[in-house]
Amino acid sequence: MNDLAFSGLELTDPGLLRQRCHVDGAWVAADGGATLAVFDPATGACLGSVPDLGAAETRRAIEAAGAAFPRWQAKLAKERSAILRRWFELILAHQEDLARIMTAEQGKPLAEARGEIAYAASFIEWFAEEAKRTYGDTIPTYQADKRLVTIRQPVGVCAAVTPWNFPAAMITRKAGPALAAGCTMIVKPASATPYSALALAELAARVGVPKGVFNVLTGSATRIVGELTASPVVRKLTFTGSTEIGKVLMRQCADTVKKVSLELGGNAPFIVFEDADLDAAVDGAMLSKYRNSGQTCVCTNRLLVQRKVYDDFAARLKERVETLKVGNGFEAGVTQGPLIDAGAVRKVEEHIADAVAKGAKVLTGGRRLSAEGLFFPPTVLTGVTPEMKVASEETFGPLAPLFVFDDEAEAIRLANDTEYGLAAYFYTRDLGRAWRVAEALEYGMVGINTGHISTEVAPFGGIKASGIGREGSRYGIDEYTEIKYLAMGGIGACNAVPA
Ligand SMILES: NC(=O)C1=CN([C@@H]2O[C@H](COP(=O)(O)OP(=O)(O)OC[C@H]3O[C@@H](n4cnc5c(N)ncnc54)[C@H](OP(=O)(O)O)[C@@H]3O)[C@@H](O)[C@H]2O)C=CC1
Ligand SMILES: O=C(O)CCCC(=O)O
Repeated sequence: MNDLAFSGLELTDPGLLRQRCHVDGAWVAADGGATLAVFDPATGACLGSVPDLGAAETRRAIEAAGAAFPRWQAKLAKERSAILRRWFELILAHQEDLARIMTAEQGKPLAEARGEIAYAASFIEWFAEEAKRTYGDTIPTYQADKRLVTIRQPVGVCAAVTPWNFPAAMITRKAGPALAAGCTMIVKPASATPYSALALAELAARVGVPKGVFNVLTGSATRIVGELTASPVVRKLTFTGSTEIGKVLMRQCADTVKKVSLELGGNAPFIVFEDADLDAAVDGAMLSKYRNSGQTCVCTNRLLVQRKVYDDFAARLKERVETLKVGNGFEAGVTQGPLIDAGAVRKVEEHIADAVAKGAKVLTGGRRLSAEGLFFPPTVLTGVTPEMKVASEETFGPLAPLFVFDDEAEAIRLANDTEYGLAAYFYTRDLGRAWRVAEALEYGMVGINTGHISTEVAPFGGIKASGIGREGSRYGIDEYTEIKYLAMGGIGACNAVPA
C-alpha cells in the first residue's frame, strides 16, 4: 500500500497512510478502480494515489451516514464526548507522523505542520467538552396555562468540503462540532491533500467512532459534491475554500434548502499607525503575512502604513523577511515551503507584474527561485496603490504590498474598500483609536496589536463575501444544531395566586 515516495517518510505508524476512502467503516476503492495521483509540491514526486470516486459511491456514503445518524444522535452527549476525547488524544499521540504526512502532501515546513496537528486536535478536544453543553432555554410564557422551552437537536447528515492549505485543521474544525452535536459527516477533502484526511479517519475508526459517522470521500469535486448538495438526506453543507466555489455551492444547496456554513476568501488589511510599536508591528506582519507561505485566508493581503513611519517600517520588514529560509519543508531551518501548485505561483507573479507595471517597487524577493519548482521567495513591494490588482484580489502567496495612508479615516476607508470581510489587523498604542478602529472595520475578526488570532476558543468567520457562520468557540456547535421550540399546554395557570 505505501509505495512510491511515501516509502521515504519513515512513519512510526505506517498504518496511518491510507490510499482508500473511508465509507461506512470500510476502506473502499472507486467502483471502476479509478484513482487520482497525489504529488509532493516540494519535489514534484508522486506520493501515491487515492480513489477517484463518483456519484454512485457518494450515494452509498450518504446512505451510510443517514443510517448511522439515529444511533449516533441517541448516544448520551457524555458518550460522544468520551469518543471525541479519545480521538483528540490519539491525534496528539501521532502528531509527528501526521505532520510528516502533511508536509509531504502540502509542503508546509515540518514545524508548522506539527503546529497544525496540535491546532487540529484542539478543535476535537474543545468540542468534546462542548458536546455536554448544548443547552436549551426556558421562556417566560405568553399564556398562563402554557410552558415554553427550547431544545437543541443535531441537524443530521452534514457534508464538509475542505481546502488544501490546512489539510487537518479545516476538517476537525467542522467534524469536532458536528460529531459532538450528534450529526454524522461526509468529508470531501481537497484533492491535493487527501492523506491527512484519511489518516484522521483511520484514527477516528481506532477510537471507536461508529461506522458511517465519519466518512471521507476523495475524487471528482463536481461529482461528489454535486451529489452531496443535491441530496435531501444531507441537511447541512460546511465549506472552506474560495469565494467563487462557495457561491456555486450555496446555489447548489438552495433546492434542498440546506443549512450552510461558508468560510471563504479574504483580503486582510494590516494597518500600522504612526504611534505603533514598530518592532511589534513587524513581528505581527511576519506572522500574519508569511504563515503557510501566505496561503491562509486570514493572511494579511494588504499592509497599510501611515506616511510618517512608512520608510522605517518597510526597511525593518525587509530586514526580517530576508531572514526567512525557503526550501523543502523537511529540511531543518526552513521557514517557508513551496506553494501548492503552478497556478498559485503564477498568481503571485501576476500580482507583482501588475503592481510593478503601475509603479510599485520590489524591495525584496520578486522572482520565483527556479523555472521549474514551486518555491517563491517572500516578497515586499513598496509604492503600492489602490489601482493595482493586489488591492482587490487575494494573492494567497508570500507577497507583502505596502500602501501608504495619511490619517485614521483614510486607513479605515482603504481597509473597508473590499468585497471581503474576514480578518483585519492593526497596530496602535492609542486606546481610544483601538476601540474606534476595531468598531469601524467591517470584518468578522480583528487583531489589535497582534498578527495571530486563530484559536479553537474564539469564533472564526467572516462577513460579506468572506462567508457565513462561525467555527470554533462556544458558537461553533450552534452551526450543527437546530433549535426546537416546545409549547406545552394544559398545564394550569402559572400565575395562580395561592389561597
Ligand atoms: N478560505 C480559504 O481558506 C481558502 C481560500 N482559497 C482561495 O481560493 C483560491 C483557489 O484555491 P482552490 O484550492 O482552487 O480553492 P477551491 O475553492 O477551488 O477548493 C476548495 C475545495 O472545494 C472543492 N471544489 C473545487 N471546485 C468545486 C466544485 N465546482 N464543486 C464542488 N467542490 C469544489 C475542492 O476540491 P478539489 O481539490 O478536488 O478541486 C476543495 O475541496 C486560492 O488561491 C485562494 O485565494 C483556497 C483555499 C482555502
Ligand atoms: O481558511 C483558512 O485559510 C484556514 C484558516 C487557518 C486558521 O484557522 O488560521
